[in-house]
Amino acid sequence: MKVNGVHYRSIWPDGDDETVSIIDQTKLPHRFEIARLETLDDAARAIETMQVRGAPLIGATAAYGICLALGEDASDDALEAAAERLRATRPTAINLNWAIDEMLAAVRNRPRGERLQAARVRAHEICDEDVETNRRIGEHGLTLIRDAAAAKPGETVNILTHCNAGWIATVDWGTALAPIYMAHDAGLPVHVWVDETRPRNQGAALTAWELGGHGVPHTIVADNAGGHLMQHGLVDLCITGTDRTTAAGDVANKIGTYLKALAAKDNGVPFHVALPSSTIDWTIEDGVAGIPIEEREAREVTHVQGLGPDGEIVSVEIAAPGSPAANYAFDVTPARLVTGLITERGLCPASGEGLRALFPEKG
Ligand SMILES: CSC[C@@H](O)[C@@H](O)C(=O)COP(=O)(O)O
Repeated sequence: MKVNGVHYRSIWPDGDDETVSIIDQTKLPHRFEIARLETLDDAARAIETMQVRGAPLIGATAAYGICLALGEDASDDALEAAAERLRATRPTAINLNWAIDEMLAAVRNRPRGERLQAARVRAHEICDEDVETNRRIGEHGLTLIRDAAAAKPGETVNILTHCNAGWIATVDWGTALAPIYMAHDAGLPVHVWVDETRPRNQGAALTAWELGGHGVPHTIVADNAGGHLMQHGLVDLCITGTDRTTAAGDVANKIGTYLKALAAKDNGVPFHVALPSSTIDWTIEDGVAGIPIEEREAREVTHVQGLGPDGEIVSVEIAAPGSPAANYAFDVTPARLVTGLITERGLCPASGEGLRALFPEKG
């Protein structure tokens, strides 16, 4: 996507392939800053601190983290230690493990001298594949928006989204936002309700920044506004991303997604979830029982980040000092509340049968 007229991906290798550049998402929307990853530890910390975030981008960053590790030490022990270091960064998004496993498969059985080059090739491929996958998700999801537009000719289609599943959560395009970008580019009248997405405000800070940059009409709302909007017919459909989808179609996504799905069900609003197949955990059926939910530091709940009087980024305490806070980063929406899944292979019901019909090789 473009920023100030320049096309960016969210991550890219630098000219000599020795280092990797990322857009530092902890600075957005206030500053557009590029950070350089030079070591395995840089990559791991970028994921932990959420300089990079969003399930597919976490995976892509881990893939480059393996490259950076191999540049330091291409031994078996170092490779396995790098994989473990990266796996430990964030627990919920399965794309992380998927990408690390892809990298290990690409390099493990090669002589040491060939590993780094093979890793770079696979990491680049993972990024290119992510872009193409998301483009396809966009095309399939666009059909849903076209249908919604056809059902109310001449009127705006209102879409609610939660968190950020846009181009900076992936390598490019995004998952939930890809169909929205395509609908807007195709001239369909779309407007997006952007959940602010406490506690880190990925909606208010990142999704709104993305949509604004692309010229897509949108409005930021407090997380708790969704039910009210739906009761008053102001939402035609919901589209969110997911960090891990089970073989039965349960979806883990940013905390608060489940409540939106409940409200959507109660109000007859279609609730769709967009995902690349690398987000499917075929080993788990029951997401509530089986998906590990990340718990992050309390400070993310008790403090908010914003701009200070001199334009500096500051963190401000908003909670009663000393009160404990809990910070569950994700929740699980059971498949029964999900109208359908949008994948790179097409649309399907959120169910084991639906997913297996699209991915018969997982049988
Ligand atoms: C395309 S990304 C889907 C999800 O990764 C996204 O909705 C989300 O919940 C991101 O959470 P985050 O904690 O910001 O990494």
